[in-house]
Amino acid sequence: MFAAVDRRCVMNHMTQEFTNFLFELNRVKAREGGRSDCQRHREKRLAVDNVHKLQRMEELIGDRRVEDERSLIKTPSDVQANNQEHDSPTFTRQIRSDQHGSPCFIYTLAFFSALGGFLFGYDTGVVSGAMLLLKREMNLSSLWQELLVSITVGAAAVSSLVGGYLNGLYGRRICILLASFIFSAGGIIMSVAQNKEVLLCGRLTVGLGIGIASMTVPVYIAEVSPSQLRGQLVTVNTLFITGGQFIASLVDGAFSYLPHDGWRYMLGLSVVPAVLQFLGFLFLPESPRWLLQKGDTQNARLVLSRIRGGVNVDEEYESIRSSIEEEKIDAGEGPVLWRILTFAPARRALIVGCGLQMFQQLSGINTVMYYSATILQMSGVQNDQMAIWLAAATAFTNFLFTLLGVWLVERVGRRKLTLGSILGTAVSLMVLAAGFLLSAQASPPVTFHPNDPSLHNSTCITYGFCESCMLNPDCGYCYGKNGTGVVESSCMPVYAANTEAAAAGRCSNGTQESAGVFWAYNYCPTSNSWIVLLGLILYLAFFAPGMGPMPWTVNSEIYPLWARSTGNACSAGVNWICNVLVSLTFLHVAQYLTYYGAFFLYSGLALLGFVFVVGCLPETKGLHLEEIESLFGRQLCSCGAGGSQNVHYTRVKGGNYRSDEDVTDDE
Ligand SMILES: O[C@H]1[C@H](O)[C@@H](O)[C@H](O)[C@@H](O)[C@H]1O
Repeated sequence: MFAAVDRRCVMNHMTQEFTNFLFELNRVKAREGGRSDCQRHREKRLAVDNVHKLQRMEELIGDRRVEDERSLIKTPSDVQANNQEHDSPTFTRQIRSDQHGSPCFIYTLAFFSALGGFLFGYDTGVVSGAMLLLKREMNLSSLWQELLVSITVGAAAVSSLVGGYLNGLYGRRICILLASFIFSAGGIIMSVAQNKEVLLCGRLTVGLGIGIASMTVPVYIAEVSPSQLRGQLVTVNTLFITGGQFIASLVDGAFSYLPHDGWRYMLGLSVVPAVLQFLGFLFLPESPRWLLQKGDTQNARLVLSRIRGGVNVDEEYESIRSSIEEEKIDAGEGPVLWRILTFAPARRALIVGCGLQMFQQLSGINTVMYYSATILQMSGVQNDQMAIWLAAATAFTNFLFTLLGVWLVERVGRRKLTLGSILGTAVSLMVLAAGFLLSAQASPPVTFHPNDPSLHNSTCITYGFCESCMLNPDCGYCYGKNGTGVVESSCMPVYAANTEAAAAGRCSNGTQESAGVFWAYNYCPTSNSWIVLLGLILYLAFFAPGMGPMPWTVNSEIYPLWARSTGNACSAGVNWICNVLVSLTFLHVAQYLTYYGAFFLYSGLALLGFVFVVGCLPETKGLHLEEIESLFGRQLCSCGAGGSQNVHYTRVKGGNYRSDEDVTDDE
């Protein structure tokens, strides 16, 4: 018995010594960015020596606990093996037994939080259907239509940045409550609006809510989730975004049959989930990590124990507490953004987070979604009602494949999922572009020139082919059919208030069906449309499980706590700004480069994104939030590099040990 006690004493002593050594090493590294090569080499050798010491100790003592301690010191191959281990049934069983009570409460928290994602999706998605009715009822010019659509995204960009500050100051819960209150107010304003100015106020208000929700909800879910469920639960938020977009398209379809005031229901229905979220969050707790950061230790422990089902949370609590203590040393002085920019690991995380959000939008998701109705029309769907329902099918496909992402994220990990997704997205964009290219090459000519004096000043009548005619937003193609061929086709100015008809002639309002002619606005009749349709389906299948959710998921986990709100605010801001940029420039890009040029461009940008992800995105699956920050201790663009022999240090009871690789900051 004494021998056993002795063994334990020796082991404890040596482990303590080793822990102290690593702790000191970490501090030296954090403080001295510019150590000499010689010093670094010495530290590396010391670290390796210690690993050997510990191995010998393990052999000598043969104590099972040594193995436990050793598992806290990882080489990259260990990290990899560890990731594979996570998939093994033994590991899963171990996780289950580590699992803190019933996860029911966690699912409730995730559900009420993700309603923020739902509202984000609903309010950005519903406007296209509402606009069809609004532009007739309020006689909206195209400038007003653009304003009503883009003011929401613009307001989201601004409020996501402000949201970072609010999050840090008042906490995640208050911000979610604020966002749902703003959503409700916006929904009410829109549904009772008597004129376009009030409507614009309503759209601006919901935009403010979207921005705050988009950056707060992933952070909140990540902070309350146990590490092995975190990826899945944060991805559920994106599932709710795409779910919101899908429900919005259904609501658009249903109320499109109500030409008078249908838009009020479409825009106003968002109040229901907003109020539900507000009521739910009155009873839900603050993030324990934020509470601890603010020094409210009692409540933090209480909340943590509550969300873990009342089991012992000492270890988790201690790990969060000690990481906050150490962060205070790391974080330095001054405004948070400045501290992020001057602290290499946080700066690297910010570059990765913003880069992912940027490439998500530059891959053209919202253009493809927005353009899906037209793509479907090109494939032969001429009926407008039908096009609305088919757009709902597109939104459903996006939702369905996001569900695949929820299933895959903890199985294959964030890195592989993002890599496969962005590569597939780039290839699908090429297929889309090739479809448009072939359609442009087979573009039917203009064969009929109506002799209407009112058309003499119009540029539309100067075009010789459908392709050039449809690229001008003021013109459309009016044609008749002979079997599968196009006959008697003309390029006509579009009716200003309603792009579904020409301003004059055979394709003007109400005359199309009786005259046996068809009006193609924004597209050309083509037999290559199936390639475009194939590209669209492939695009959604690849984009939705990875590039859709992963930028949000990864951002919620890569920043140290002190930088989390600001980091997420900046990356969400980048997402919204790029969203505005891509949507506003798409028509101009298409005019200069044609549609196939635009999609080839997005494909090139997605390939660039692939290179970025290969080099810079580390795997975060299965790691605790406090461990993830250590992944950014080494040079950026080496995250994907394997085969290095360097040692990774992870937290050992209070020590925040970073990678032993070079910590110079030359991204
Ligand atoms: O992750 C989401 C999702 O992919 C949506 O479908 C898209 O509209 C958003 O812009 C994006 O941030």
